[in-house]
Amino acid sequence: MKPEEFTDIRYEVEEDDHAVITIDRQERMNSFRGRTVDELISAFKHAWADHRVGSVILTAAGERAFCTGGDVKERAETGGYGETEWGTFEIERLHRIIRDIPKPVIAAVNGIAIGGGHVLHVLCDLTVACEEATFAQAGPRVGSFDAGFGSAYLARVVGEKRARQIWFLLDRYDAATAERWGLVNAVVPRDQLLDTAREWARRIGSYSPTALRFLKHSFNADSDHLSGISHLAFDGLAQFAVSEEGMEGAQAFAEKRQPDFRRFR
Ligand SMILES: CC(C)(COP(=O)(O)OP(=O)(O)OC[C@H]1O[C@@H](n2cnc3c(N)ncnc32)[C@H](O)[C@@H]1OP(=O)(O)O)[C@@H](O)C(=O)NCCC(=O)NCCSC(=O)CCC(=O)c1ccccc1C(=O)O
Repeated sequence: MKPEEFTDIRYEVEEDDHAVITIDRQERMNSFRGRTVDELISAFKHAWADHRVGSVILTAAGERAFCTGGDVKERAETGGYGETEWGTFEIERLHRIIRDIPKPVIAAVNGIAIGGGHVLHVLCDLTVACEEATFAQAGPRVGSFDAGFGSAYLARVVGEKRARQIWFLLDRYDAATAERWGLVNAVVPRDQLLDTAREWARRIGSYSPTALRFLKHSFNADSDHLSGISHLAFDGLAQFAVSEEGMEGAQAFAEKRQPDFRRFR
């Protein structure tokens, strides 16, 4: 897919130096549908192949949300995430390409990062957040889970107890807490968010790309076995998401009511 064809995201190469990918579905709080995921994968492929690009900034439009994960309304209506290029929902491939692209990926978190949107920033190499950003998982409330990188790798980042706290209590954490926990690298005023990400990108752009490539793959190697767990988890999630229990979560969200999961105990 060409960047000119993108409808859910924007893709720009700035200063012949770094790519900026902006999720722009503000009417659905920057949640992703199948097409959004296809476009994100395509954007990362463009950034990978473009020799001008030394690093990638992943951010989102507006001030409310970075990404609120899967489009729960779409899922409540259709049981899925809408049409895709190949007929498959490629979220796992998106996770892989963020890890595999041999260039550092910087998340610039401009609002809430929740559910699958939180997982996206966790997978990025670096995260800068604005002071108003908040962080949370939501799966068990809406009939979903990420039993691969979204939980096991998260535990590497913040530690076992905190990762379990994030997934079992489903609280929202402010940016200061996220920084204290090592979930983000820096917190800055909103008007400095993109400039900080750009400044990091420029510095990265002045370093040896080969050294960076080897370092990124070296960091990844230690946790890459989680790919196998991710495959299993996404196989399970695809079935769970359309089950009665999974759909109860999505429908309750769309109907603005509390889900009733007690009958599934
Ligand atoms: C983000 C909130 C905490 C914001 O709360 P608040 O500020 O009170 O605003 P709201 O009034 O709730 O929301 C405003 C407006 O936006 C709509 N909206 C918000 N989030 C979404 C969303 N994710 N999808 C669609 N629409 C959304 C909301 O309905 C409102 O619309 P109105 O028309 O104005 O009423 C809060 O909104 C919130 O908690 N949102 C849901 C977050 C969430 O649960 N995300 C999904 C988590 S699960 C996931 O992301 C995994 C998906 C996945 O990767 C997957 C992979 C493979 C197979 C299956 C799956 C899977 O199905 O899970």
